[in-house]
Amino acid sequence: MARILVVDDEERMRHLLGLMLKGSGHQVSEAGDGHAAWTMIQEKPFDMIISDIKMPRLSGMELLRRTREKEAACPIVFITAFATVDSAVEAMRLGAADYITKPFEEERILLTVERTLKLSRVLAENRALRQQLSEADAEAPIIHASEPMGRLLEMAVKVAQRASVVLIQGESGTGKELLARFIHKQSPCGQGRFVAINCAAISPHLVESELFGHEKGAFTGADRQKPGKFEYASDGTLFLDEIGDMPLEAQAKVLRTLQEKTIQRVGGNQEIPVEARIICATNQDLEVLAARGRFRQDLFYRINVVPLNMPSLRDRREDILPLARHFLERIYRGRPFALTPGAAALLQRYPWPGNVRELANAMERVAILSGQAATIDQAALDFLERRAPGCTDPDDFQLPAGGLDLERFERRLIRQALDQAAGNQSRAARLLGLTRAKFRTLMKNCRQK
Ligand SMILES: Nc1ncnc2c1ncn2[C@@H]1O[C@H](COP(=O)(O)OP(=O)(O)OP(=O)(O)O)[C@@H](O)[C@H]1O
Repeated sequence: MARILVVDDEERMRHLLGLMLKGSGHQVSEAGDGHAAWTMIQEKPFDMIISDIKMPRLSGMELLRRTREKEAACPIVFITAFATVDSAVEAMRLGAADYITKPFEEERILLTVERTLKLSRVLAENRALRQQLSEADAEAPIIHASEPMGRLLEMAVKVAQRASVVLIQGESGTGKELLARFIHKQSPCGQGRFVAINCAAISPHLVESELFGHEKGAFTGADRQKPGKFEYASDGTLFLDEIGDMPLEAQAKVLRTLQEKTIQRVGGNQEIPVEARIICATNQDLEVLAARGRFRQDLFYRINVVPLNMPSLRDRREDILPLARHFLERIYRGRPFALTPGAAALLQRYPWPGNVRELANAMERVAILSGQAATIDQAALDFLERRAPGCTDPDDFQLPAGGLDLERFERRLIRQALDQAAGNQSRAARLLGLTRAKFRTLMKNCRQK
């Protein structure tokens, strides 16, 4: 028996799904839109959510985004009409567990529900295990074989010895926190605490009290004095993750702390000295945020003294197989396993929009679904093929506010198409939806530029 939340603005559909699920012993709750669902999720835990995508007030996609930010997020399966299957594929890329197309059969729904619940249970067990392992093994290795990562780690070692403030920039899931821990361990304060705070995950009015602590009675609910993360990390490193999401008022106080090396607790007026080394991380362009007035320019200059750029996984493809093997070794724990050449080729050509985190999750999923058969072939990874088309839907593409370099994109697409087609120009042309003649002209133009 599982607790399932059905979210759909069509009452008839909710009812129908409710009946099917109750019939197989599940406990079902219903919500008429994403907003109502989000409120219910805050109040009580669910084992899974089955949701429509298009709904008033809060869409299924936004619901997915919000639940993914929660710790131990519960899986979401989307229901979609055949005509909008593209958005469901995109949803899977963003972390949805599965999707079902309408009209649906009871058997298909129940099968999807059982499979999702099973996968989610095993993932939860693995998460718990991994948590224990990572606590025991604080010095997790940074697996790499590529030149950009080699260079980055060399720089990180140097930075660890000297800089008191470091900025790590890179897409989500590239390993920024892992790098921050590495810098901490390599630094003179490596024996001290490593204290992490995710600025995007705490509510804006609690950020300051989390960072700087508070005195008793500073605000309603502050029933005792509490030191903040800056104080707590005083003998070690404070890791400010997603610093781009920090509210502006808190940014002003962080800047002051970096300059003065002291803090004041919320509601207090005593200056308390803090020595923590600060490592900031962001997956946003802080310069763009600063230009839009959402990030303080002076804080940006203060933390951007030693910027380290974490490359995305698709820009260091030599790392993909060593990482995949590393994650599989951790899962199989001494038992033999094999990746077929087809599977290895698919791993190397997939774009990994979720970077190393997506690769780790994919390996976990494939190992679970492969069961005792420890030979992982291309078919076992077909869920990646299902995700990939979502990344290439031109209707989903948004021109970044700062614009882009179209000619560089062209060159990159041509190179990738040729790589994927092993140099065969006709196949490369087909991959880009072009005739061979057009492809050759484009290639020539690019070479001349
Ligand atoms: N080079 C690597 N070797 C081994 N594991 C890695 C490597 N890079 C990342 N990982 C693992 O991938 C996962 C994601 O990494 P991490 O949390 O450091 O990414 P992040 O860039 O900080 O993500 P976010 O921006 O979402 O906070 C973690 O489990 C981490 O241990």
